[in-house]
Amino acid sequence: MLSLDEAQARLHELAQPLPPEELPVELAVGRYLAEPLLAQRTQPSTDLSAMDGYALREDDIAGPWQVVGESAAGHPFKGKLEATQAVRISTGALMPEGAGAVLLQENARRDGDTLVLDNDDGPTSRHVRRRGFDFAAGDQLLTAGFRIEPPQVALALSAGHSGITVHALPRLAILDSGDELVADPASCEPHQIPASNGAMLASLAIPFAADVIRLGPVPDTLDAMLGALDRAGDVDVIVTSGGASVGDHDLVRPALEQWGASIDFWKVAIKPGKPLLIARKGRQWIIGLPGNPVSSYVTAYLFLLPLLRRLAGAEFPDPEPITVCLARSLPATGNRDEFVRGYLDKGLAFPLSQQDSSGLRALAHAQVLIHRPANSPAAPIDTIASAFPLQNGGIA
Ligand SMILES: Nc1nc2c(c(=O)[nH]1)N[C@H]1C(S)=C(S)[C@@H](COP(=O)(O)OP(=O)(O)OC[C@H]3O[C@@H](n4cnc5c(N)ncnc54)[C@H](O)[C@@H]3O)O[C@H]1N2
Ligand code: MOO
Repeated sequence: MLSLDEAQARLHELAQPLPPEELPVELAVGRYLAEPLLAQRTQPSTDLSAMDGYALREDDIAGPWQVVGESAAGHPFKGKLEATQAVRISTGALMPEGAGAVLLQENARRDGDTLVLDNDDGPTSRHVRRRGFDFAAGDQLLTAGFRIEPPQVALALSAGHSGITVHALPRLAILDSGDELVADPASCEPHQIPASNGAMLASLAIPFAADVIRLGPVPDTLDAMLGALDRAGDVDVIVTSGGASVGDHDLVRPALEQWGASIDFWKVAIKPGKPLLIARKGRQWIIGLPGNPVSSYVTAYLFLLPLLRRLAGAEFPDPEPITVCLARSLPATGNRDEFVRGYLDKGLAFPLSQQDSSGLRALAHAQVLIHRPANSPAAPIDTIASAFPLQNGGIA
């Protein structure tokens, strides 16, 4: 059995980002940069006022002054500012040549074109945004592998880019298997259960995938499994859920072998989720997740999402842990790393009492997976622990 670290490292070593493509900046949200983002312009390109008021010379801050014109956003003042002169200025407008300080309009009194100080809060250069304070042409603004979110869209546009080069997103097929699974949750016999993993996994993965095909639920026969694998077509990643363990009807591994895939590894020392399986066929990846719904979710969070992000070119594909303080004690762990479902309240992490790997009600109330390394002693209240936030697939 591989350790969690070994298994994740192996996955990242084997998986390479998909090819790059250029997209309009606004369509690149959720993608990862294929090359560093360099500034093609300087921002601001010249000194600007940060406030509405009057632009003055930096060496002439006592007043009174004579207002000789205006600099509005998009309409700069043409002349040069001399001593005892002021220019009416608005937020974001260019500082006139010679000006170095701004007097806020609420601290000034104006009588015709004569301007005087109204209180002790005089003109200051603090209200000036200096040329290039944000970035200068040629600066590296973002590294390759950085995720594009709304702030990065604004940054790229401000830096002079209408398009950026990002990696393609992986295409995904989800195959859930089991004779007990029923597609219609309203019509289950006692020996049946609603198929819930496929939809859960699809909604977990969609922010990190180009599209998601659903191939289940599929019955527990080799033929049905082989047929479903064929129907996946040329997607980048096939996810199976269920049938990953050692029972007589656990067919994922034999089906994959018969289909021509080679198994990279099977079984990772984590709880829940031990029977995780990773395989490849050509450039296609197959991740076999355990069928227990919580195990499926946890292994998708720890392996499927990082694989999708790695294929999409992420610099840091793994979820980012936070530090929490335990509000309840936890028992010692065995020979597997444990991922305890918990919720957060006022900076404390509360492990949920129900930790069965099929307990969906507890999972639905969980906000974090509290990480308990293998062979840890019992953790009393107030122990500091590492935890993985479940929101946003674990990326900040
Ligand atoms: N003798 C052993 N038995 C088991 C072991 C073991 O090491 N030795 N491992 C256990 C662990 S750990 C897990 S996790 C499960 C995983 O089993 P499978 O991946 O083979 O999953 P199934 O047996 O097919 O199903 C388990 C459970 O999950 C339900 N399920 C399956 N698919 C779905 C779905 N799409 N939606 C909702 N629920 C689903 C299924 O009905 C079962 O109740 O094996 C242990 N056994
Ligand atoms: O690992 Mo299984 O996922 O313990 O129930």
